Amino acid sequence: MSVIITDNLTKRFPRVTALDRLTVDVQPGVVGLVGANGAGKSTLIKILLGLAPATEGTARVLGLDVATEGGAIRERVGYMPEHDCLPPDVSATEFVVHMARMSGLPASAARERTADTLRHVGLYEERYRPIGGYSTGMKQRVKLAQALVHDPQLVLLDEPTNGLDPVGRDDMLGLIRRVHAEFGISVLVTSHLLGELERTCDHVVVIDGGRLLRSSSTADFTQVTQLLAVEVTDKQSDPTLDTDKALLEALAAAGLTAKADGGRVLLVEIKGEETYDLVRDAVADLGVGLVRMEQRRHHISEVFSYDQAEEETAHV
Ligand SMILES: Nc1ncnc2c1ncn2[C@@H]1O[C@H](COP(=O)(O)OP(=O)(O)OP(=O)(O)O)[C@@H](O)[C@H]1O
Repeated sequence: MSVIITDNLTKRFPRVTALDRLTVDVQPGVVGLVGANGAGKSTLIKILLGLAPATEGTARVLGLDVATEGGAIRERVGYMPEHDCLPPDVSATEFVVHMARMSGLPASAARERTADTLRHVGLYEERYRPIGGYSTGMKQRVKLAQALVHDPQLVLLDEPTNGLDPVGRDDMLGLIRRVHAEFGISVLVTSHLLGELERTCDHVVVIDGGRLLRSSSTADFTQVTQLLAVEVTDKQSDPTLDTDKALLEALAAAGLTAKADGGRVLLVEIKGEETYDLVRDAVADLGVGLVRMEQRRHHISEVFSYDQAEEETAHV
């Protein structure tokens, strides 16, 4: 069953169309919602939670209509907002217990669930200290814990890695994967950083200016291309030689189509198994070392320059 379905969902503000006829179908799993700042990610989340009305179109979350069943949706869905929204003068335990009680859990269950959830997100003794003294990483964990404490079927995480250093980002992304793997909770996670979603998500939805740019599995995004990336060393015995240019000429003479790809990398069109041998021989004949030779994978970021990239590939 789809966890989120939108049909021509549109949100217009007086000066800007934040969502423009967005039609997507999100299946269970860890799904990334990618878009630059202002693409419409937070607006979509607020509509999905039933907190803001759409101007046109419809959306269903866990089968429930966002226009009429917002309360039922919020019972089943956890939400981690983007911005700092935590009270500084209470502890993580007090805050998360409060949020659990707000979700309707009885006092003892709320305390138990809070202890479990805070432990799960990696907050231990510090959970009794006021949140105001926490690092950004600890605050993000508290925000995640309050989204999970009422045992939702789906969590909507708005930029959970915002403000974190690379190690903090990796920890948070690992935590997000475990939320799904260990508890079976589906996750919709937004980010403006494509690379991190590529590693974390099963499926990625890309929006730009409120419009759907692409929705496909991460594997489809990163499938292999028919291009071979080749990098070679300079020729020690002849430092004046332009190695890349010489190799391009040698490859052309061998009947291969190649072009420079910035830095020291050449992209060679793969025509068949023999391409690998021809490249190896051309490199050996030139008397330089082969640093690497690997089949190129697509990168999710290419989706933003997709037409251009396709055109370039066609002209290799
Ligand atoms: N309440 C509002 N009133 C007017 N315009 C708004 C409102 N909320 C959002 N917008 C506009 O709608 C567009 C989409 O904003 P939104 O916050 O959904 O983007 P986003 O992808 O979440 O980006 P960010 O991560 O920067 O928040 C932006 O141009 C924003 O200025």
